[in-house]
Amino acid sequence: MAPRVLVSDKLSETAVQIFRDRGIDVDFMPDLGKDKEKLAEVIGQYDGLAIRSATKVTAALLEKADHLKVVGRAGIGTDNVDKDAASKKGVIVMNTPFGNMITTAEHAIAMMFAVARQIPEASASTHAGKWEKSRFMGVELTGKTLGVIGAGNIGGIVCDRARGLKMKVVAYDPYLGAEKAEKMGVEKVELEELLTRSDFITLHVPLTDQTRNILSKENLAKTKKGVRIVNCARGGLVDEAALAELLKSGHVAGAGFDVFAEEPATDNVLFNLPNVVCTPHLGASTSEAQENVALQVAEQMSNYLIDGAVENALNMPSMTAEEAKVMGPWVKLAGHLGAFVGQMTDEPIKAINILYDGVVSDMNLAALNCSVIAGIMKRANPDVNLVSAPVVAKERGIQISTTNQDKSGAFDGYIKVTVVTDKRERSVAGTVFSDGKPRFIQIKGINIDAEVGAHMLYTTNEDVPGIIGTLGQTMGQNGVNIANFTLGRASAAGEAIALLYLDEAPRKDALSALEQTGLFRQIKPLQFDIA
Ligand SMILES: NC(=O)c1ccc[n+]([C@@H]2O[C@H](COP(=O)([O-])OP(=O)(O)OC[C@H]3O[C@@H](n4cnc5c(N)ncnc54)[C@H](O)[C@@H]3O)[C@@H](O)[C@H]2O)c1
Ligand SMILES: O=C(O)[C@H](O)COP(=O)(O)O
Repeated sequence: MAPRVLVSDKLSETAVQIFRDRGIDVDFMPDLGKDKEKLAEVIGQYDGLAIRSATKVTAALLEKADHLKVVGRAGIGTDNVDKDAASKKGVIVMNTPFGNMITTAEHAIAMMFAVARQIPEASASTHAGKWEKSRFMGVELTGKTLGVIGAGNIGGIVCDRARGLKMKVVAYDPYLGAEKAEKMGVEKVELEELLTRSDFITLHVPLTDQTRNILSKENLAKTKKGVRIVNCARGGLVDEAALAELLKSGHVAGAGFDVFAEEPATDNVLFNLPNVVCTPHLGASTSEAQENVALQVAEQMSNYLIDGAVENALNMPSMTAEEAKVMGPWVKLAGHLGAFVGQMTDEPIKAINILYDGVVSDMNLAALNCSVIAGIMKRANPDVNLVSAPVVAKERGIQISTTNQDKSGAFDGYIKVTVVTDKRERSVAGTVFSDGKPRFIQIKGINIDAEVGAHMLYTTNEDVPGIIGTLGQTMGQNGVNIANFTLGRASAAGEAIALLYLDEAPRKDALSALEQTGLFRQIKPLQFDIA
C-alpha cells in the first residue's frame, strides 16, 4: 500500500505534486494544523506529516500517531515539534535548513532599513495626506556597528549583506570558530561587548534553554543608547516588556520584530509604540523560499518513506539515498547482529561495543550504530526502531562505544557487536558477501559461516560425535525443515556451536526433545527480521 502523507499547514502545492509524482497518497488540508482536535482524530491514518509553524506536534498528538514515521518541517525552526516525544515514538523529524535562509536574512536587513528610516510610519503618514517631512529624521547604516547574535546560516548571510552595506559587524556565537569569523570578515566578541558596542542588534539563534531571554531586561539595559533591535529569529529571545519600557524611555531608538513570544500575536506590549516595525512572522514568506522549502520537504519525506534515505533529520543520523543503497545490506547486518546478541542476553545490558573493520569502517557509522542498538533493544520492546533505539538505550544508562579499524583479513569488511552485562560479555560478528546477503561469521570467537534466516536455532555443546545427527533427526521428527546447517568449534576449549536456519520457528516439542538428549549446553531459538 502507498504511504500516506498529510499536509496540515500552508505549504506550496508543489509539495503535493511531488508526493503524488512519487506515488505517495497525499491529503492537502492546510488549515487542519490549527485545529488540534480534528488533527488528533485523523493523524493515526498517516505515515508522514508535512508542516510549517502553525501545526503543533505535541506528545499528545504523537500518542495518536500510530503509523507516523516522519514529520517534515517546510522551514527551519522545529520548536513546534516535541522532538523528544517524536524520538521515543520512533518518528523522524526533518527540516529544510537552507530553503528560506536568504529570504529571512533579507527580511532582517529590510527591518533594519525600515527601523533606521521609520519607513512604515512615514508611509502611513504620507498615505494620510500629512506630508510630515521634518518628523522622520533617520540614520544611515553605513559605518554603523551591527551586532549579530548567532552567526549560522541566516546570521552568516546577514553579516555578508551588512558588510556590503559598509557596516562594521561584530558577532556573538560561542560555536563560531575564529577562522570562520575571519573568513566572514566579522569580529567575534562576547555578548557583553556586542551589547555595549552595537548600533544595531539582530538575532539569529534558535530558541533553546540557553538562548531564551538572551536579551533580558538586564542585558537590554547594557545596550548603547539609541540602539535599534531586530528579531527575525524566534519570539522568547527578547524580554518584550523590558524592551517596550526602553523604547518608551528613548534608550532604544527602534525595533523591528517579525516574531513574538506568543503567536499569532494579536495583542503585544510592543504594538503601537513609536518606531516599532512589526510583521506577522513573514521572515520566510517569499514565493522563492516557499517553493524551495515545499520542494525540499516533499523530496526528503518521499525519499525516506520510499527508500529509507534520511536527510536533514534532527533526531537521526543522515543517510543519502545513494548511501542507503550501498549501506542497505550493512544496515540489515547491523540489525541482525544486534538482534542476535539481544536475544541471547536475558540480563540488563551495561555496555554495547561495536567494531567496524575494513570497507564498513568508511561508511556512515552513526546510522549503523542506530541499527545495531535497535536490533538489541527489540528484545525488550518490539516497537523500537532506528530513531527511538538510541533514546531508549540512553534512558537505560547503556554505554555505547565504537571502534573502527582497517586490518584487512579474510573479509573486505565486518562488524562485531559485543554486549557487556554484569555476568558476561557476548559477541557476534558478521559480514556482507558480494551477493549482498548478510552472514554471521563468528559467535563467541568461534568462526562460522551462516546465512541469516527468519527462524534460526542456536545450540552449544561439548564437542563430541553425534550432534549433527541428533539435531537433524529431532527437527525431522518434529516436522521442521532445515534450510541450512552451520557448525563451528573452539580449537582448545572443546566447545562446539551450531546455527540452524529453519523454514519455521521450532515448536516447543522439538526444543524439549533436544533438551531431553542431555547433549546441549544451550538451546536458543532466534528470530530475525529479514524482510
Ligand atoms: N522569521 C522567520 O520566518 C524565520 C525563518 C527562518 C528561520 N528562522 C529562525 O532563525 C533562527 C536562525 O536560523 P538559522 O537557519 O540561521 O540557524 P543556524 O542553526 O544555521 O544558526 C544558528 C546559530 O546560532 C548559534 N547559537 C546557538 N546557541 C547560541 C547561543 N547560546 N548564543 C549565541 N549563538 C548561539 C549557533 O552556533 C548557530 O551558528 C532560528 O531560530 C530559526 O527558527 C526564522
Ligand atoms: O523557522 C522557520 O523556517 C520560519 O520561522 C518560518 O516559519 P513559517 O514556515 O511558519 O513561515
